[in-house]
Amino acid sequence: MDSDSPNPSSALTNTRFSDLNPSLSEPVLEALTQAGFEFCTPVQAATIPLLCSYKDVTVDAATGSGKTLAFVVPLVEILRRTKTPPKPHEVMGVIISPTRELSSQIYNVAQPFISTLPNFKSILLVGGGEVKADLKKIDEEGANLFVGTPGRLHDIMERVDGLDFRNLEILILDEADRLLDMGFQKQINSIITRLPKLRRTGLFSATQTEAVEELAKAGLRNPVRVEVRAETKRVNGHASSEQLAFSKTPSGLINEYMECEADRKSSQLVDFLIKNRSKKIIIYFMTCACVDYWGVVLPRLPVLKGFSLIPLHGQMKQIAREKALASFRALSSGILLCTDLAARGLDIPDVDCILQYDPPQNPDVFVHRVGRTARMGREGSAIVFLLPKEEAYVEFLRIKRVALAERECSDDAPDVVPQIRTAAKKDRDVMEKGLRAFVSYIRAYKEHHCSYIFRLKELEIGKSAMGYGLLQLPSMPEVKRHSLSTEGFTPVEDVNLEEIKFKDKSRQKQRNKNLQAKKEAKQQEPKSDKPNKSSKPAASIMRKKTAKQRRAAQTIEDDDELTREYRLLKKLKRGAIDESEFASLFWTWWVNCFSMEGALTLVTSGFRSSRLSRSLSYFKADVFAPFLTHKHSGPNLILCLRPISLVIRDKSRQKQRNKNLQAKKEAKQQEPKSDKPNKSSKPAASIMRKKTAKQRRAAQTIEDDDELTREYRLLKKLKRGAIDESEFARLTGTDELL
Ligand SMILES: Nc1ncnc2c1ncn2[C@@H]1O[C@H](COP(=O)(O)OP(=O)(O)OP(=O)(O)O)[C@@H](O)[C@H]1O
Repeated sequence: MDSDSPNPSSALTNTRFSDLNPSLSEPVLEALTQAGFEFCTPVQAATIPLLCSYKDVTVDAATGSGKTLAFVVPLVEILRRTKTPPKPHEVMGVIISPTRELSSQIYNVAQPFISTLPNFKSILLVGGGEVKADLKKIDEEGANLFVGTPGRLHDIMERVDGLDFRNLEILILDEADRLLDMGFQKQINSIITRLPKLRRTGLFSATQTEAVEELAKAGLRNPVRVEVRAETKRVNGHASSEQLAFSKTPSGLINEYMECEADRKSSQLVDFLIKNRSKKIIIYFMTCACVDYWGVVLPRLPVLKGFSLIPLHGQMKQIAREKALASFRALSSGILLCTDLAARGLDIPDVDCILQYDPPQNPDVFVHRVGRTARMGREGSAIVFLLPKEEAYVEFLRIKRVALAERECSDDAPDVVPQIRTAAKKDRDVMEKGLRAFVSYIRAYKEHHCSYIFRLKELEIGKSAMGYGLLQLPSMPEVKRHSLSTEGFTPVEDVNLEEIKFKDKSRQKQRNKNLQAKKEAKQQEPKSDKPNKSSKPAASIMRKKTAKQRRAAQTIEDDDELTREYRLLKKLKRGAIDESEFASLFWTWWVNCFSMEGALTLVTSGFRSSRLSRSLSYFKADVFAPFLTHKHSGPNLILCLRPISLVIRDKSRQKQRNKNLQAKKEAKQQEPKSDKPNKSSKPAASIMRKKTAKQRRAAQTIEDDDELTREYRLLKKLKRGAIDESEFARLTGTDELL
């Protein structure tokens, strides 16, 4: 630490752990001393005695204030009080947190304390690994404390019959607002219903939302509310009188914003990194694709040679995520490029600076991001890049008790756009990742929670694309329709984009193969299908090129969409959403509608699916006009379909569908007669309709499930180049239906 840094003890109270009342046990005090903890932080001084006195608590405290020990210490104390050591499968405590990384961190912090309990086993239960391994471990070794993420915890509780929760003493919900934001409400409710009512519950949350309050009402008994805030906020190192109010960010934090045109953002970023070479920095981007892109681009810039740059996001494999985090933790200087996956709770030592390349979609996340630095009374700085039209965000945050000081753009920043473009020309991977990142950024921008500040309409995508160092603008609807400004973008003229090769030889080989196969398939196409090509003027060739590029961009969109859909399917499977929510969020519902019999009314409102908009554009183009009995456009689009029945072209899919239909039919035949309500009084036709709808939904889910898993696999194949785009379209049936 610098000599002029504030004393780290400024984040501590004068209360020693050994002074707490009720007093802590000797082994716990010893473990605290061994870890170097003598004095309590305010949240610990307030919370530990309450939980130890069998009170439920809801805790709201600034980031980095020591919340983990505030529940780990009392948890261990409470468990120590049980008269006899627990039996191997008797679960005495559960700690739930939203992410794998956070659960794993809590598990590690808890270990020295848990080890003071005789014959006590704890287990970390998070997704990403084989559930079988967890089951085996529980079976063989037993487990008395569960620490994990809601999905896996719920799964284990469902699967293992022999677990005994009757004597459970304590439940901790960490980052409760995030748990709810991430859609884990159902699992949490289900977990809570399995636990005895006579227990202690601690609910830790940085933001008190209505949903958190509801959860507190449902899961806690007369909770005591603990709220601890940093007292002062300093801007540029000085506390101004008007900022001496309670602040949401740590007192040692210098919190700034830089107003910067979109085409200069990348240059300002690089300039910042060069000037802070010896520091440990976290950079937040909007999407996983953005992290992927900057993770490959930045190391290729000659000016950043020798910098340690580590990407981390939720679409990486679990092992890679763990490795990335461990490497960054171990560095004394280096750069972590990440999404909000690493925004909350993670306690990474000695982070000097946070750079928000893009402000977060959810403004609540802002304080969590900047809270990765200036922890426990240390100093740190944070800077957020804002576009000139986003400046109102500064005032918005001020009202939310987050003060930002202005920092000027650097005048001597090197222009890195030509360097990025050179990297893209040298490697197709960079070019493609750039397009993907850019499209995902625009999509994510649309979803900003503060959409009155971050207005898509005002976004100058030409300048943004320039800042990304793209060689061309992607063919996305906003560009095609010129609904957003493309000014400020200069396309690269001196290179044929089709000829840019992958640096990775095996990928290029695969691409060549795909191109060749495509060419051959095209040659084999019957001539009559082809419009009189030779007679076309140059302009129509241009149009054809654009269509090609459009398809490439479409694949990128599909990719993001499919990943999202796959996640939705997983959510459905683990019960986080029900079938109707799933159907309303899920595009295949549309496609499958065509295979359903009977007239159907589809109502869409606020839908943001690119596939959906594409299907809508087909409807608008009246491709499906013969099937429509009624169409009404407006903010809600209503389509009524005539009874139709389409056969799926792909034989294996049709075979699967036939199987499902057969299973449905058999299930119908086997249905016990007594289950049918008031059968005799109903006309036969209405009973038929009711039964068919029920079974149709069941069969639909099976089909959706198989279909999606299969599509996801195909998408992966497409990604690694095992199939090309036309093959993908053929196999997924999208060429036929969309
Ligand atoms: N009493 C203490 N004395 C000294 N250091 C402490 C004490 N309590 C916690 N710490 C340290 O402070 C850091 C932050 O603690 P912790 O991660 O629990 O904070 P948090 O409130 O959960 O943060 P976030 O809101 O970001 O999740 C950790 O490195 C931890 O070791």
